Amino acid sequence: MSGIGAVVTDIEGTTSSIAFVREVLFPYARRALPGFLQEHHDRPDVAQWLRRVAEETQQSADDLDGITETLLAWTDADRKHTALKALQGMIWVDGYEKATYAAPVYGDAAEALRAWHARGIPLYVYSSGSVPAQKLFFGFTEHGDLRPLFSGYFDTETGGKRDAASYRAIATAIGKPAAELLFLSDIVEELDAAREAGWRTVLVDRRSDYPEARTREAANGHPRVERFDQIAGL
Ligand SMILES: CSCCC(=O)C(=O)COP(=O)(O)O
Ligand SMILES: [Mg+2]
Repeated sequence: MSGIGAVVTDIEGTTSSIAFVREVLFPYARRALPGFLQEHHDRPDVAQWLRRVAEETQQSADDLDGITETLLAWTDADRKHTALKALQGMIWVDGYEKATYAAPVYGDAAEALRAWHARGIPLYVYSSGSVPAQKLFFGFTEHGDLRPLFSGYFDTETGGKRDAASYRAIATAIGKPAAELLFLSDIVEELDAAREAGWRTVLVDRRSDYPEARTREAANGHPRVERFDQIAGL
């Protein structure tokens, strides 16, 4: 960890299991989406995203059923579209507040994040999940409220996670040289983009999420760990 000025972490497959996102959060949002849109489509924060979907898919903004179908299809395809992510985040509030689920942050991740924070290393999140969804996620974890550990959050409003320009924009927002920033992710293409922007990178390759360890070649030159406590020695 020498020379690291800030750590930026992904969520799904890095701090928490892929299964939680795909088998708990996504189905919950999918089930609730039609009713949520029927009830709240006039709310300005909802309507702005429905307009965005209508424009991009050349549907009428009044065709709520059509837009709902599009969003359900995007859910099934795991599209990381900013509008879908914003709406999912609004729906998940209920599930967290009613304790239907809590974010199962990996114990080694919670411990390392706490230790880095205690050492004064600023921590950030960069996830496809919307910033409000990220705050919910870290606010309601099985290890308590981890939000005090984080200095900031970034989502796809900053740009796509496989696009080097996003990491340049995040470095500017954080205000540290790219070479001092460390990005943690389970997705090699995201790490490639961060490295292209001059960042340091670590591939988090957890056996519970990826039963087959990524080969050196598949890791594409990124240092590889299976748990956060192995990052300290890098
Ligand atoms: C904020 S929790 C929901 C995560 C999510 O919606 C998602 O698509 C996962 O993306 P990530 O960039 O964290 O792998
Ligand atoms: Mg991920």
